Amino acid sequence: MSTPLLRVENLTGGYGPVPVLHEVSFDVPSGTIAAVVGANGAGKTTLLRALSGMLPAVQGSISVSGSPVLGVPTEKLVHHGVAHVPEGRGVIGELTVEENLRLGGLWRKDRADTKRAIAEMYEMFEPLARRRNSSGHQLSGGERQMLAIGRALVARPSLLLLDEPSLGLAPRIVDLIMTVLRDLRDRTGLTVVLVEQNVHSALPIADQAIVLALGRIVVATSAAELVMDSDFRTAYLGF
Ligand SMILES: Nc1ncnc2c1ncn2[C@@H]1O[C@H](COP(=O)(O)OP(=O)(O)OP(=O)(O)O)[C@@H](O)[C@H]1O
Repeated sequence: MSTPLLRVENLTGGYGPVPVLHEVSFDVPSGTIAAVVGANGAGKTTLLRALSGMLPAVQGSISVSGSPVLGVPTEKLVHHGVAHVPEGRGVIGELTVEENLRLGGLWRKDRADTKRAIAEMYEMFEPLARRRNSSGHQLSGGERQMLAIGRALVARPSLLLLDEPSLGLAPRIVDLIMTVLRDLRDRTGLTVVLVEQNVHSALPIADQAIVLALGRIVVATSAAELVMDSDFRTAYLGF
């Protein structure tokens, strides 16, 4: 069997002595989307922070393409092909759309490919093309989310970690974002960990669903199966 792009084993930890995550283990095969779902406070954001090197107290192991990355600082994870789009988006308001996108490729040596990647972002996220000279703080919430994702993708990651990209956005923007993620998986083999409360948007594009409750995985199955399982839907997803 081939090495999964992401392997998480026995991840336990949180922000201090009391753990939030308890022995979380799962694999994400290359070129697939894993949706992490669960109620408020289940530990979804905490898991994503652990994966992106932002959780202070964590034990277990995380590997990307077979390389151990637990303890690797966030800014170095980009060299392992990992890009993280945090909740709240992190766009720099003082910079233009174009400048924000360029930031995504700052560390890359291949300038020509960075230029190509930026052009691709304008094609995928058409509203950004119209706003390329606008500053970040002039953007709508949807445009900011597209920009945050676009900036992460300019780095050409193999693994994209997304925290609640649909939060507070209009349905048509959420649809656009989900379509872009699905197309990138299908076209380029991008691997995605998608934390979402909005299961109606996340599960249809996901291959795998990981349901967290009180910091533990209570089910890990194919996304299609989870949608069909009415007991789990009622118990953990509230519909
Ligand atoms: N910075 C922090 N310091 C201490 N505890 C925290 C911190 N952030 C979150 N927690 C706690 O960790 C637990 C899990 O929170 P987390 O934000 O990971 O859940 P979530 O599933 O992402 O929920 P939501 O969908 O509401 O964001 C909660 O009990 C929360 O109070």
